[in-house]
Amino acid sequence: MSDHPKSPQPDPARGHTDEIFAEPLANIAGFQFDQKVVDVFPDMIKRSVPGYTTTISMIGDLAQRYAQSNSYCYDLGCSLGAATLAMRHHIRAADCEIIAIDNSEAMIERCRQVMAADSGELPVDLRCQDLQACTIENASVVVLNFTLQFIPREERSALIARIYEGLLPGGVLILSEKVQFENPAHQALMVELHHNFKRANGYSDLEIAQKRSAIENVLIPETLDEHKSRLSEAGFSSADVWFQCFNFASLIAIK
Ligand SMILES: Nc1ncnc2c1ncn2[C@@H]1O[C@H](C[S@+](CC[C@H]([NH3+])C(=O)[O-])CC(=O)[O-])[C@@H](O)[C@H]1O
Ligand SMILES: O=C(O)C(=O)Cc1ccccc1
Repeated sequence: MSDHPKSPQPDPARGHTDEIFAEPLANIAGFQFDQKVVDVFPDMIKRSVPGYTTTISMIGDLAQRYAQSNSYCYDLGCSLGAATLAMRHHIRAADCEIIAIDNSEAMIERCRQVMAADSGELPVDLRCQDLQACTIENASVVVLNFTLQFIPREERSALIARIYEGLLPGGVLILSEKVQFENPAHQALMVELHHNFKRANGYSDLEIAQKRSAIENVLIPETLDEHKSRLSEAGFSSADVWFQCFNFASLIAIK
């Protein structure tokens, strides 16, 4: 019963344990950010992405350093707003506003509850929108925290170019991605270490294998060189890795 003291209403910022791929599935559909995923998302992302918690807290520090007064800070593919909250609690520049965008209605609806329960003072404008359709302007900080990997490859350069155009001089793009490696032995080692990380966090071999099938044609990783070339072609004066754990990395690109 839900009134048992050990079964409280789930905190919207924490949700439930991820058991989506725990039972054998007859056919595995492509991964979607639907209500089922929203309900377990904080648990799923922490147990699946090595360095996720560190990346989020460092985004707060980076935003504090690079946010300019009278500018917008964007969280693109915000999910439940983890990076938005980190920025909201660290930015000190005057008259900043955070614009957080996601195209999953279920994510945005839950994210609204998370923001309402938060006491941060910076205004947050939450938008349910596709990144291909969103305006990016007067920006000092843009965050793409594990989002570009879900955008079709042929659309990535146009999005990065629009971000570059929307950034102020000295503005930054923080780009976190699952990456792949050209050296097959190194790629195999990184995948093995990532799977060990998931196993250590309680996922079974079946869960790991079924999730892998579900994201196969949905999450398309690129190499760090491909990311750096795209950022450089868009005009960024620098683009370098500031954090990496296995095949998960974050870059900072400065305009
Ligand atoms: N075209 C699109 N337009 C808008 N949103 C999109 C699009 N494609 C995917 N998304 C959204 O991008 C998010 C990716 S999760 C980001 C984690 C978050 N940044 C975090 O710091 O916790 C990463 C992961 O689950 O690995 C989902 O919420 C999608 O709905
Ligand atoms: O779970 C994985 O294997 C991943 O690569 C990361 C991930 C995290 C959350 C949603 C989709 C993929």
